[in-house]
Amino acid sequence: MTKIRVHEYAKKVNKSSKEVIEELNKLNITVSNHMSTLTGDALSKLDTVYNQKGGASNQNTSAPKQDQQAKPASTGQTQKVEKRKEDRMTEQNKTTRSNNAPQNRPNNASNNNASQNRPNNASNNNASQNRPKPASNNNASQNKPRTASNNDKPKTNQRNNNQGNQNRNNDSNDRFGGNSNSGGNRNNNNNKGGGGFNQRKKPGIHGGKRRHPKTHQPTIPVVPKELPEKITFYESLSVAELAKKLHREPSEIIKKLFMLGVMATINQDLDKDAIELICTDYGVEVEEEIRIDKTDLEVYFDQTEVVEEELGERPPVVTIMGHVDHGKTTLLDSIRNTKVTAGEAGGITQHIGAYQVVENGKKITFLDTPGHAAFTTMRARGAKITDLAIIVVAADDGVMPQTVEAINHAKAAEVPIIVAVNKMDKPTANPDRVMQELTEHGLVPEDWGGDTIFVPISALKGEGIDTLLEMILLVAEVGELKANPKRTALGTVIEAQLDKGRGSVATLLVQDGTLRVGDPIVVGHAYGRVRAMVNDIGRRVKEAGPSTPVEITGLNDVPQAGDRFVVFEDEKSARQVGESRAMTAIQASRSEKQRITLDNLFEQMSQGEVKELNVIVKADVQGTVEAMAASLMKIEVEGVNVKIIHTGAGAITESDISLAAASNAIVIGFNVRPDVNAKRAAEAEGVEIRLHRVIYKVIEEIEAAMKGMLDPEFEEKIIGQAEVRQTIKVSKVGTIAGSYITEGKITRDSGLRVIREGIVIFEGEIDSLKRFKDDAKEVAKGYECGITVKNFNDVKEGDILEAFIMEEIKRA
Ligand SMILES: Nc1nc2c(ncn2[C@@H]2O[C@H](COP(=O)(O)OP(=O)(O)OP(=O)(O)O)[C@@H](O)[C@H]2O)c(=O)[nH]1
Repeated sequence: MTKIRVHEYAKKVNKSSKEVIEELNKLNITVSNHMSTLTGDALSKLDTVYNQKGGASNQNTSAPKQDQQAKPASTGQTQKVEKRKEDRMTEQNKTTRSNNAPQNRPNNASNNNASQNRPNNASNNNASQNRPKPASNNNASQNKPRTASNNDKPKTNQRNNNQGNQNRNNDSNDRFGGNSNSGGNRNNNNNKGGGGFNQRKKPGIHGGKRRHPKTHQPTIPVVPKELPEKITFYESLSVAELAKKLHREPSEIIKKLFMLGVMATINQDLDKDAIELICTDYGVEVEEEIRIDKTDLEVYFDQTEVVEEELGERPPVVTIMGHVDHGKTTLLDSIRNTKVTAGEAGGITQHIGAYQVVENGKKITFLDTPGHAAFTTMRARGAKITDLAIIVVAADDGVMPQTVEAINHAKAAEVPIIVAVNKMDKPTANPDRVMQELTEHGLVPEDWGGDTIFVPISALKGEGIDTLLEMILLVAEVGELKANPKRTALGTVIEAQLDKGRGSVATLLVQDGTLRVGDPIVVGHAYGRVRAMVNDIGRRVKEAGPSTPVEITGLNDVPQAGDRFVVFEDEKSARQVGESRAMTAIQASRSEKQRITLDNLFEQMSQGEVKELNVIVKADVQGTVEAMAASLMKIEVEGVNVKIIHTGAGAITESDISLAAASNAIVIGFNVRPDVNAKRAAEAEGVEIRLHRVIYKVIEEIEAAMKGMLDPEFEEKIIGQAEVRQTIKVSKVGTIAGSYITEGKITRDSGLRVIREGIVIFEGEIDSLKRFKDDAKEVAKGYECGITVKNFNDVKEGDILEAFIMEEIKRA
């Protein structure tokens, strides 16, 4: 039996619920309210009452008619209106879920009614009130828009529609059994999807949302990421960067640092030590990255990959050095003329700074600049291009100061030496004496049990030249000089100048690889493409292999002797590197290398940059030089030795400075002064000159510097210089030096040195300083004055008076 509620029945019979309840009471059927359900018995009783009264049945009979008439009207007339209603319904569903129940349930009831009693399709009237009903009737056509709206608002609509669908399915199953499978299936499909949602969203929209974070948090436990095995860094890392690399929170790193005694903030840069401390604590390996500076041409020299199978023998590069007039130029010309011009008849001799000769089928490259100026210039700029040095000593003159300098230059550059004993044609030639003297400088002839090759020659007559060349080849062979002609070229500038017609012209010595016309090239801070190449005999060439000197054009600027050159793969990179080098050229050259001074010696020692203190000792007499050298050698300070690279008697010269610059040495002058050129060179090169008058003070000072205990308070500053032009002897007063101030100024309270021919003969104080007859506080450059020196009366015309003060210096 089907059931129907009181209010539904009331409607059916066109009565109020109250009337129906009253009628029921009359029939002794108790109902509590209009929602009470009427069972079969009560229904039939009621039907009897109202049928008798001509209510429900009459309506029922008329209903189908109305319905039949109305139906086409309603479907045909306004489907739109239907749809709007439907939408409104959906809206209602959205807002309250509870509303659905009473709305849907009556539908079921009415549907059931419908199935029982066809005319009760009048309940389609209900449809106008209760949307789902007609919707279920027109499943196929009306489901679609609804599905669309589902998609629009999946959360709410699907849930509501599911209920609708479920109801509808029930309806259709009840009504059509298995016949409406297709429609049922479709709905079931919907149900499946919706069911999923329903299950998840059971507590409601908000409930669902609220539950979200609750369920998320516990399901994703904070498991720290695994530590990396190794991290790398460049220079430093901030705490945040380090944390990221270690896959840890910055706060954790900060905590760790704190425990290790380092207070840090998240953006603070950590130094190498701190980074290592943290990484060690985590057990992570750490490595500092070394980035290659593309613009540093030296890098390309150091990085040269050695491809053994591509290596080939290369000619030795030879420099000729020696004392003035001992025959260097004559020897270079002699070799060149006999070997070059003879072989290349008609060849125009061209001086490009270097040339090549062939001896026994093997090439030798000679640097065409006699003397060690060029040699040291290049070495000072870090370019090592010479494989072998020939020291020319005139057999009739013997070892001279510049011979010794040359030897020391070669030794400092660790280059093998061959001694050419020249002018053997001269009757006064005494080669034994030369050998003897050279032994004292560590060059012992093979005949005497040493390992230095001595070759007697006459450069003028061309005698012994072949032997000399053979010996060069022999020494070169021992040195196993190799290069790879297949790689791109790199090397050094021998000389360069600006030519009016050709622009920048540079002689390059290819040290490795092969240089070709058209190569993009960076030379020092200049760059360009090799436009044209000319060899040492003036011939145009297309390529130049290892140890070949060539003159090139095509650079945008003039490089300097000793500059490096490197060929690049493409012009763009060459330009980039060249331009960036040009920009930093001046700065770089100034701050390139910190020269050693007694002030920074200890610092450089502590940083491991210096293991030896190279010293050049110059003194007034040879005896003092030796004594000083011996005392300096005796200094014993842990971790560093004194290495005397050159000694000599006499004033400090430019050559001493260039040797010091090339060898990162300091110059100690004992009772001697640097000459003008040496002073200028020392300033330009940043070479330190220490001048002293007492041996033990020199030793003390150097020892203190090595121990990092150099008295930092005062430094001597020379404030001026005067030349003694006239001397006047006055009894009781002593000798007055009528002087002219040539440099700076002389003050009354300054210290004074008397220098005669570059040698300090007295150091003391000024007794009186007068302009005409008046005492003067100071006398400036360009003025004359009378000076008397305390406790010294032996001033002579031509002496130099040097004024100095002790100035407090600030140390970094
Ligand atoms: N008798 C003789 N004279 C020579 C010989 N070699 C050079 N001379 C002469 O010595 C003088 C100096 O020779 P140079 O070749 O100019 O000497 P240098 O070493 O180049 O001299 P600087 O360039 O001034 O350093 C010249 O007059 C040469 O002719 C030689 O083997 N025998």
